[in-house]
Order: sequence, then structure tokens, then C-alpha cells
Amino acid sequence: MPHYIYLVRHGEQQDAEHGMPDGPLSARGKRQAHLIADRLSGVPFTGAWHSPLQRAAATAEIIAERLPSLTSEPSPLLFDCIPSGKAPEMPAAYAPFFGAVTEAEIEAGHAQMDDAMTEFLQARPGERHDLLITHNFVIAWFVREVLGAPDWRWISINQANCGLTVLQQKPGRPWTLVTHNDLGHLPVELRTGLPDPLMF
Ligand SMILES: O=C(O)[C@@H](CO)OP(=O)(O)O
Repeated sequence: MPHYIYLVRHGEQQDAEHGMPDGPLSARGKRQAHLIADRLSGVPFTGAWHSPLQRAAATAEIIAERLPSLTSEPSPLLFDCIPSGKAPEMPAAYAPFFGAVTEAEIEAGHAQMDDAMTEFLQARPGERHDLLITHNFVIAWFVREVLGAPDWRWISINQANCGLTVLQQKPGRPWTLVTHNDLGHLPVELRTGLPDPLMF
């Protein structure tokens, strides 16, 4: 019986461009959340968890309104974090990102991601459809993990607000990536949150 994990980045946060560390969703963020909720409305979810940060909790709330049988629980394993630090093989172009990041933040982020992989990627009996509403770097770490890519590669993997990434594991097989950052449910003007604007 397959186990699916649906990874959704939260909707656009109000005033994120002004450096606010957390906050409610913007009007666009709310529309994104309604559209991902519609997109997922046919999935027989077995569980849902969200990052306790406000932008993720607000996204989870909108999704739960559309899918009343779904109860999303806050999980500290899904907090935004820095999953790993600089590595010798990492291209130098990424080094400036780590300028203001402390070793303690990296250690905490790495430990959090270890625990998240143990918790959410564990084999469970029966068919499962689990929804995780979380942050860009956390989703990147899941993708890196299932592809067996080096730790540092999370920094090169990005997801848009309310983009949909799906992982699947069938018994006796490794986790696979079914789809990454699928934006089919979002009109072009709602495809926000990527480092470079999309031309399509
Ligand atoms: O700050 C960011 O770019 C990412 C990092 O994970 O966070 P969020 O998905 O919360 O916007």
C-alpha cells in the first residue's frame, strides 16, 4: 500500500518583503491557500501537520475549512530552519547566504531535519496520504533526502508559495519524487516566492 506525503509551502506572507519574520497571509497568500485546498480536495488524507509559524498555520486553517474532515496539528519538526551549513563541495556562489547564520542555528536545524525524516518518512502500515504544510528549506530537505543528494543541495531547490510537491513510497521500494513544485492550480500572478520570477 503506498504512502504519499504532500508537501505544501505556506501562502505568501503579508509584508515579508519588508523583512517581517512572520505574520498573517497577504491577500494573494489567502487566494493561494484556497486554490491548493481545491487542488487537494479529492485526496483521502490520513493526517496533516503544519509548522507552528503563523503563515503556515493560517494556510492550514484555510485548507481545513475546505476539507472539513481534516485536522491539521502543529509540529515543531516543520518549523522554518537552516538544515545544514557550508560544505567543501558546495559552489562558492552560495557562501554569502551563510554569512549571518550561526553554528548553533545550523546544528539545531540539522537535528530538527533528522527528527523530521525519522518521523514523517517512517514506514507505516496501510495506504497513507499525509499533508505537511511547511517552509521552503524544509521541503527542499525532504526532496534532497528522497533523491539521495548531498546535504548542501537543499539550498539549490526552491518551491513557490502553495506549490505542491508529492513523495511516494511503495512497500519494499525507496521514497520517490512524484511531482515537484507543481503550480498547475495557481494562475501566473499567484506564482510567488521563487528566487527568480517565472516566465511561464
Ligand atoms: O525564508 C525563506 O525563504 C524560507 C526558508 O525556508 O521560508 P518560508 O518558506 O517560510 O518563506
